[in-house]
Amino acid sequence: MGSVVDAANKEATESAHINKKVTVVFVLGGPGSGKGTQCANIVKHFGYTHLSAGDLLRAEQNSGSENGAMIKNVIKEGRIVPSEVTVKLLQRAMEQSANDKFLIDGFPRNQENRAAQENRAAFESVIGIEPEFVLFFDCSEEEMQKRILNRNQGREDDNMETIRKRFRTYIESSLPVIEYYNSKGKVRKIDATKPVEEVFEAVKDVFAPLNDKVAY
Ligand SMILES: Nc1ncnc2c1ncn2[C@@H]1O[C@H](COP(=O)(O)OP(=O)(O)OP(=O)(O)O)[C@@H](O)[C@H]1O
Ligand SMILES: Nc1ccn([C@@H]2O[C@H](COP(=O)(O)O)[C@@H](O)[C@H]2O)c(=O)n1
Ligand SMILES: [Mg+2]
Repeated sequence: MGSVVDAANKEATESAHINKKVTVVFVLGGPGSGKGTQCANIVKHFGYTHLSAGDLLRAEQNSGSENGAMIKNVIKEGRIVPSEVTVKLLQRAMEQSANDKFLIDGFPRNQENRAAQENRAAFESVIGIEPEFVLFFDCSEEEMQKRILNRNQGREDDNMETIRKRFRTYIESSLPVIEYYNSKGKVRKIDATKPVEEVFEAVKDVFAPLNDKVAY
């Protein structure tokens, strides 16, 4: 039976600095590891809303925002946009959604992202959510590079020069975040080098126990 402390912890997990209770899964992995592809499957089967930090930043860049030029340059250089920008975009998207279950894809991407989302006092608009778990798509660099170069979605960062920089950022800045969550027992690691359908079989095993929505 759950204790009062368990109940309080669950409340803390579910509450957020947005105006509703939400369940959040962070989806992490290297560039081209298949995060977006698998999130689309999870949305269909388990009723989550997919929020990609990269997609939100690209939309913000194209919206004529005052941050547009900065975002464009940071993405071209494969670096990480300051957390306050990304956190606000995520917060707004979560508030605007009618759903209460979110896949946050590509965030937190470095320790600064992580600190910003955890530290309720640092920013007025922090999310402050402890993830249910972190879904980690583990894929070889060779395979990720091949996938990105074949993606053909017109992304300005899908070129060899930026890909190299994105891989460096992933190793230097993103992997430590995954290691941090791993040390807290939060990481569910998936072998993402396999074909899409096989990867999703492994993903389903992670989500099925959590969800009452029947897969179809
Ligand atoms: N398991 C897979 N096997 C082969 N190709 C895949 C697999 N998963 C995704 N792809 C393809 O690889 C490319 C990258 O996938 P996707 O966009 O989902 O990756 P991502 O992790 O979201 O990348 P990014 O971090 O750059 O946004 C896409 O063209 C996608 O169709
Ligand atoms: N938390 C994040 C996430 C992404 N970015 C920038 O966007 C680029 C593309 O992200 P994808 O997840 O779509 O690959 C990424 O390389 C970063 O430049 C970010 O700054 N912060
Ligand atoms: Mg993606």
